[in-house]
Amino acid sequence: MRVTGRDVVVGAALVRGARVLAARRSHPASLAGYWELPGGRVEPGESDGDALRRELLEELGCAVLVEHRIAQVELAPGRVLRVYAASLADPAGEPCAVEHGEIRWVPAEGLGGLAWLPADRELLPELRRMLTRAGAAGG
Ligand SMILES: Nc1nc2c([nH]c(=O)n2[C@H]2C[C@H](O)[C@@H](COP(=O)(O)OP(=O)(O)OP(=O)(O)O)O2)c(=O)[nH]1
Repeated sequence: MRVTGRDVVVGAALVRGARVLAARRSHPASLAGYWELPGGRVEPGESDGDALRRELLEELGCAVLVEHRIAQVELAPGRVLRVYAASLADPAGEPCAVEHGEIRWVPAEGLGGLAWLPADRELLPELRRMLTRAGAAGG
């Protein structure tokens, strides 16, 4: 089945050093308190990269460089979450929790301790591999 723009949510595995940025949702009530990767829905006519850059600017107040796709998981029939590796355009910049209750840089060993949204739990092995590689590369 073809997945149209309306059905795609993009998330960023925003990595700095050997940590990834996790964000705790504050809304809607049904999702509040759960951790996710920053991002959001792709609007009609937008590329995944455009959507991620827009969402992260809105949610974190900072510009990011979007890299390769690292995973895709199904959120519901016909609705997917695509996750891309990303980095801060300004490595010295500090993201702000503009829309989330809290944001946190999490190392590989800390990933399992957070209450992730269900779809994101499926991503944890890939996130761990990514952070382990980043650590081995001296990140
Ligand atoms: N951003 C994000 N959304 C996720 C993740 N995992 C997951 O199940 N979701 C779900 C939660 C929401 O139902 C949906 C994305 O909604 P959103 O509220 O972030 O999207 P948005 O900013 O475009 O907001 P809206 O226009 O729908 O209000 O995808 C994730 O890691 N990041």
